[in-house]
Amino acid sequence: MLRVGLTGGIGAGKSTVAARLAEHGAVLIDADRIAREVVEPGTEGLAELVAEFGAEILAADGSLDRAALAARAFSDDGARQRLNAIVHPRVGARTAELMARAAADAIVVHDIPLLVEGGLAPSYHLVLIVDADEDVRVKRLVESRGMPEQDARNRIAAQASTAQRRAVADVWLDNSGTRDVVLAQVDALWADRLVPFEANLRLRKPRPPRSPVVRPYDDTWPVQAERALARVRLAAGETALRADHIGSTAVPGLAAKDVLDLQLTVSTLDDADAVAGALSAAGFVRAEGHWYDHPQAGGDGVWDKRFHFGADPGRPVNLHVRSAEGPAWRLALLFRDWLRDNPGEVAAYTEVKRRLAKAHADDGSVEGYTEEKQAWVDAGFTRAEQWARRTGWTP
Ligand SMILES: CC(C)(COP(=O)(O)OP(=O)(O)OC[C@H]1O[C@@H](n2cnc3c(N)ncnc32)[C@H](O)[C@@H]1O)[C@@H](O)C(=O)NCCC(=O)NCCS
Ligand SMILES: Nc1ncnc2c1ncn2[C@@H]1O[C@H](COP(=O)(O)OP(=O)(O)OP(=O)(O)O)[C@@H](O)[C@H]1O
Repeated sequence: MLRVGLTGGIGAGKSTVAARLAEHGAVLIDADRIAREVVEPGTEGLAELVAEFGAEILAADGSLDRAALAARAFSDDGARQRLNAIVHPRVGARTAELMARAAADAIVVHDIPLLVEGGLAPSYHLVLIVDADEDVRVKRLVESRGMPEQDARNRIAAQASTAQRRAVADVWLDNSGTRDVVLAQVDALWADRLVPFEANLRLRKPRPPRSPVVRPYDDTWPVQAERALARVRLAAGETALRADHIGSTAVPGLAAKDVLDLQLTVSTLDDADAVAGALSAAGFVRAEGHWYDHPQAGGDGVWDKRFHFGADPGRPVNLHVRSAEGPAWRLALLFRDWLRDNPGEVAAYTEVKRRLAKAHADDGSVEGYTEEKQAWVDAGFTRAEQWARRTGWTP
């Protein structure tokens, strides 16, 4: 099952996007709808609200007077927190039930306004944010739903900021334009990313090798890596001693292939095997076979690791699961930190990569590129070790 978290500020267009995804076949779980169900007449949820806020939040027919409660909740932070404390656990329990019921090959879209506020991003395979300028959103809510402008603005003030949403967004859909524009983006997202992502995840399919196109440094790589690392940490739980962004994309200014390298540190490779299933289910598919870090690795196993591929076709990730006992674990961190501290080496390494990528793009070989690059890296390790001694570096 692929879990997609869909969020955005009030009036941004979540329901519009969700409806289109459902037309394509997604299973929708609508948090606002569940939040209504758990406070319907006769529910414990409604009784608790009345105990907390008084009978004045009830309409004449005994149902919740939503406008009355909204007036309290969106003008007073304390009241909103008490409301959330009553409603959110019930919504969470019902959501878990519905998720558990979805088919193994489902693409589940969870339409949830407070995804960012609840710190829930790492529990989804992909987070999709719909956004529109605040004034556009307010205008739409006032015109199409008759919501008083002040009510819309109070709710916006009670929600996450655009910057907080940006930090967790794997996909950002700008819905400031016409509906057709955003719907076309949703159609492409479904076909090009969500459908193959789900298949890769379910079939545990490794990503096919790609030709080594080296790109200029992208300053969004660290935040993209942080999102993936948050998922890795959540999936690995206490087995994770630490998880780091390593490799070329972790070095500011360094040209690199657009593949994020991550290192999950575990005590032993038995632990790596124990979390393989959880990592695979979280979107980092375990690669079968024997993986080791050194071309001349002997039979002693010290260079052995476990290897996982990110299943998201839109965000290539390599996850190296290593024991802190092995030498490669330390070298990965050393190499990164040495380069970060030595711009001259970054420039030299960039040059080597560009030259090799160009040479091997012509003959299409991935292996040749990797092998030749390794020669520069091996020589770099000697200089990095000298640097570590000089500076007192520790991992
Ligand atoms: C206060 C209530 C009764 C007002 O009902 P109303 O029919 O006017 O709004 P509705 O529930 O349709 O929500 C509309 C939008 O308001 C925003 N919103 C609702 N609750 C909250 C909240 N607690 N914090 C911030 N924004 C909220 C969301 O963007 C949501 O999509 C209702 O919103 C509620 O019970 N909220 C608490 C539950 C909740 O947090 N729901 C959000 C998803 S779990
Ligand atoms: N691109 C668009 N152009 C014009 N109107 C739009 C567009 N997208 C959505 N709308 C309208 O704006 C309003 C808000 O959109 P929608 O209900 O999809 O937002 P939402 O994020 O689900 O809102 P809520 O936070 O209240 O659940 C709706 O009336 C919708 O029909």
